[in-house]
Amino acid sequence: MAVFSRCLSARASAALNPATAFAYIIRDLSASSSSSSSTFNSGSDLKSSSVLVQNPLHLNGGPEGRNVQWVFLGCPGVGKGTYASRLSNLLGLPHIATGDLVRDELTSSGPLASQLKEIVNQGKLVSDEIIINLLSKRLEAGEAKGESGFILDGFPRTIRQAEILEEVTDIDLVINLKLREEALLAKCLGRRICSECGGNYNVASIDIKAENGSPGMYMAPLLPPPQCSSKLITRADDTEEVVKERLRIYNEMTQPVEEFYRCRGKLLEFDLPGGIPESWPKLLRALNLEDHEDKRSAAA
Ligand SMILES: Nc1ncnc2c1ncn2[C@@H]1O[C@H](COP(=O)(O)OP(=O)(O)O)[C@@H](O)[C@H]1O
Repeated sequence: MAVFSRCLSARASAALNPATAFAYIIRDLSASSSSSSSTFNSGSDLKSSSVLVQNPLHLNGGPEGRNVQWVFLGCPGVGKGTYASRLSNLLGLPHIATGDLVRDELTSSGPLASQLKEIVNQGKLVSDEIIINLLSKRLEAGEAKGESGFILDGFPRTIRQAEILEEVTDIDLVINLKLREEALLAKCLGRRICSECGGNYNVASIDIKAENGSPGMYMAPLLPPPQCSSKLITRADDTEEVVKERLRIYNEMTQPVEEFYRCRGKLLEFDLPGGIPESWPKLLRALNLEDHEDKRSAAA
């Protein structure tokens, strides 16, 4: 396929520089975008093999001295943004969320905005061509500022995106966040964003009772500080109907991506045990990381 042969030559010339390698393939994607849905691979052929990451310790640093390149996978509402942003602060790596890139584009007066608004507000995925273009520009801008390594959130979301990413660079680790289904819808509906500082909060108080052998789970609301509380907005795609559609699309299009990485030995499955206080230390342990700030504030 033209895209992939271009990827290979891009990779050879870009030598592990994802921004440059992505830039090479945008033109090919434009040419093939009309046929992109017909080339979608459901991933069902990947289901037979499964290599679990037994010990992710060796994945904490990137090879050849470069910074790590990690990906967060998980259903809408699971908390990818929350944990990716915490890890990004801890490790000093850029947190690149393709959903944020799309929302930035929506608020611009660019020609793409109205086209994207309709797609996003219906809970559908935007085309591979558009998303790779946005990601490529973001990586290029970061590279110009001296960024290296990243924590990607929201990409890849289809097998095709995963194949392209795999061709342009080496992903070290894919963290697959999982949360009980009952909590996902409530978390999306409770999500609030400060229109001024962009802070993410959640007004939902999730209290799932223990039942039929499965344990209960409590997730406290994540309330905004006083200066943000009068400026909260809700994402236009966080309505019940649209969240259900996003969950359906995740199961159909993105779940196969979990298998794509599992069979390459890159997937770390992480079941969130509850809210941030229970989940963050457990996630750090799974990644063999320590948060000295957390320790300092606990000791204070
Ligand atoms: N990799 C991607 N491929 C296609 N569309 C994307 C991608 N990332 C983000 N989007 C678009 O942006 C929207 C918001 O993304 P995001 O904030 O990651 O949502 P979610 O909360 O559903 O994980 C998606 O519903 C989709 O329309």
